[in-house]
Amino acid sequence: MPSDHALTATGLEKRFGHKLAVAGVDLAVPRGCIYGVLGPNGAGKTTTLRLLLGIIDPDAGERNVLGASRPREVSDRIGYLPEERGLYPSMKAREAIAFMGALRGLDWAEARRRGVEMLEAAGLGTAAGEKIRALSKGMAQLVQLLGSMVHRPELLVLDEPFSGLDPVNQEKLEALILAERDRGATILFSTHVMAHAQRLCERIAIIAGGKRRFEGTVDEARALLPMRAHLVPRSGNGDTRSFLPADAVALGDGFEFEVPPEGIEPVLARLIETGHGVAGLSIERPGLHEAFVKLVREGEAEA
Ligand SMILES: Nc1ncnc2c1ncn2[C@@H]1O[C@H](COP(=O)(O)OP(=O)(O)OP(=O)(O)O)[C@@H](O)[C@H]1O
Repeated sequence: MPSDHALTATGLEKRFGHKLAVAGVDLAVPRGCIYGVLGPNGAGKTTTLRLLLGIIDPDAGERNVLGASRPREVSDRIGYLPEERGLYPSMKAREAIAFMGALRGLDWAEARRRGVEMLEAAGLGTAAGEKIRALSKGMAQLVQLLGSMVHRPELLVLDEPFSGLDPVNQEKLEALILAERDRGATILFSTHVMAHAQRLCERIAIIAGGKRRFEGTVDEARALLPMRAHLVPRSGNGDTRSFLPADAVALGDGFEFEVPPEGIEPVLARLIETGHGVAGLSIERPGLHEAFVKLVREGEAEA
């Protein structure tokens, strides 16, 4: 495995009965990168992560994680937040974190000290002595997340880490992920919420129907779609639309449409020549959300 990758996978396949959950996925996650595995419900994200971690074995394909072809051999160097959350309800938050650290080989006293420190740094200091059963679901999820980081893993794998968190805690989680990356860790997380991926990920893979539909940067995904223009004519007499591209739709006090392949200039020239004028114009690249929807729909149509 090239040493600049924390993780590679080629041709991963997993079948459950008649269902081909993962149908030949390739991944290459550079070291020190925040990498998003994106996909709709049932796409195969969780199964892919579980294959990469060695929780389940593939029917076909190869994995290499932190230099090991058997991921379980390096599990002490990995942190994992599974999709099914769960901590012992009668443990106090700081003990729950320490316990997760101890499971990964960390000395108990050190794990407990780090647990308290991490809770305080995350603004959850008051929860340190609370039992898990007394915490809200979101708070318990953050405690579990801190537990997955307490042994300072080289690779952090987070399955839908944002689900179930309110916007304030989602921001906290984004900050924690960035801090882990700055520490030097590689972070691989799954999500179907594009906003987090757009803000955090240096690279993404979009999976749908068990297949990888895209791999690259967020900007490369967004560039799959044409720019969109929002144009406000100066004089709004009724026939403005006939001088605009055919897909133009009325929006607010103007129109929205895809910037045509020949550019926006001929549209502006037509409006000026015909006396409609231009009072406002903004041109934007569609977001990751739109690129995701396009790729997933194409995948569905192909299937
Ligand atoms: N243990 C299992 N037994 C049978 N089928 C399974 C099992 N695990 C997953 N599947 C099926 O494999 C497909 C992929 O599931 P997976 O959980 O990997 O998707 P996902 O992308 O994580 O979905 P979600 O976003 O809804 O969590 C689904 O059709 C699911 O029903």
